[in-house]
Amino acid sequence: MTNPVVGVLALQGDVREHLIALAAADAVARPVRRPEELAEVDALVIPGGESTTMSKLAVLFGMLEPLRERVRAGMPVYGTCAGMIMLADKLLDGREDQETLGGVDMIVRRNAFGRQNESFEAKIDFAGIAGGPVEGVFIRAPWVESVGAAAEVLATYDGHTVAVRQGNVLATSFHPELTGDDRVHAYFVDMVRAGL
Ligand SMILES: NC(=O)CC[C@H](N)C(=O)O
Repeated sequence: MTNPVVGVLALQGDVREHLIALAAADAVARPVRRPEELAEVDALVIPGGESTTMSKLAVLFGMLEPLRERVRAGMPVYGTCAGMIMLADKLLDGREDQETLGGVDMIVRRNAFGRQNESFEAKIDFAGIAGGPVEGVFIRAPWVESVGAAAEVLATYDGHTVAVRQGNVLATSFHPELTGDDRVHAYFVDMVRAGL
């Protein structure tokens, strides 16, 4: 089977690191900024960065509705940190005019860990990923305050949910693209392959 084409939303955030991790996980990785580019990918990663800026740029670039439509239509999506925020059906501590795409029946609290600790690393046991815990890099990270029945919790840290999956949508509070450990990207690429 040919390698799936996985885009990285390149409005803002750590795009390059995801492109590298996806290529290491045997995907054809490319940046996505415009609706025409979105139409050509099998799946999408939404990187970390600043979700308020990402939301503003998505509106400005005419990407908000095309993104919502693809997510609704079942395109596999993986959001890290700010990307997790973008995939939340409901947001706490967001900016008033901040838009999300939705996709996971969860309530995400923005900057939740950030209030306690700006940035830290921790070993995270991740359901469905073999070979021991993954290294989680948390940077002003959100956590998942609660999930609906359709969403599955894949990892917790300090009693807080930090990885969830609902159907084709995966979200983590932390940044696996910054660690050189590509297992979470490989997990996502397997999800994409399973749906093709
Ligand atoms: N590392 C990150 O992606 C930080 C997320 C950021 N705190 C936000 O609200 O978007």
